[in-house]
Amino acid sequence: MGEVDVHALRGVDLRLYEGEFTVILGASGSGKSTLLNIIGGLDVPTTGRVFYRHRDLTRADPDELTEYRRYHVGFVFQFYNLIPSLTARENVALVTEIARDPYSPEETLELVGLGERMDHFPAQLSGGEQQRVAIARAVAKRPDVLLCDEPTGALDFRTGRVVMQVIERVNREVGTTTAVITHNAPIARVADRVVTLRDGQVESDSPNAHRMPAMELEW
Ligand SMILES: Nc1ncnc2c1ncn2[C@@H]1O[C@H](COP(=O)(O)OP(=O)(O)OP(=O)(O)O)[C@@H](O)[C@H]1O
Repeated sequence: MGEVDVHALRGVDLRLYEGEFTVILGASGSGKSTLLNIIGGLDVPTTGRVFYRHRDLTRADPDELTEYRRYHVGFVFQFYNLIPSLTARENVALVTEIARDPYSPEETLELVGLGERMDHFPAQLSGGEQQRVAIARAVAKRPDVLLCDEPTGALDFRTGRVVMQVIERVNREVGTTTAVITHNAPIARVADRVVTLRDGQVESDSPNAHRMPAMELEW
């Protein structure tokens, strides 16, 4: 920022393993969103390298990064980012129309438990339902990696738990490598592996001995 250097991340060394469910935990300002945006090819680090399989994303040109995001990464944000003038089905179809070998919008909306609400507009859906549409949209392209930035941040506990159940289901049934970032520590219990970030650095990185079913979560 002008004269001031802000180090959002410093010396992060991290792997996401295929099929694994990772929760990245950290306080506000610890660098979680920056890290997720770099993993997802939305941002490029000023130094360091990022690999997707054997591809060095830090050396990719903008077209290659677009290709990586379009075909390999699904994003879920805290505030859903649905298009208000389109129905749930049409919001998902926006992605399936440009994807290779996608699921149909109907299949993914069934997967997130919204088979009955496909023709509703976002304003006719609750926050949790809108987030499930956003998850359906992210998953419809069959991404290899699903990245979720505070997916329950705007939701009350019960609704947030349903959203976590849906993410858990996608990870288990579709086999998508999944990373959820949150400041909410109890959510980490559903992960295979928990990474904690503090001041832009990885403070700890360890597997969970027992992965708790999302339906048992409480916070
Ligand atoms: N574009 C930017 N310009 C300047 N500073 C930035 C920028 N993006 C992030 N930062 C700073 O980098 C640090 C990490 O920010 P980041 O958004 O990654 O944290 P976070 O853990 O996701 O926080 P939160 O949970 O509050 O969103 C913060 O100190 C933030 O102010």
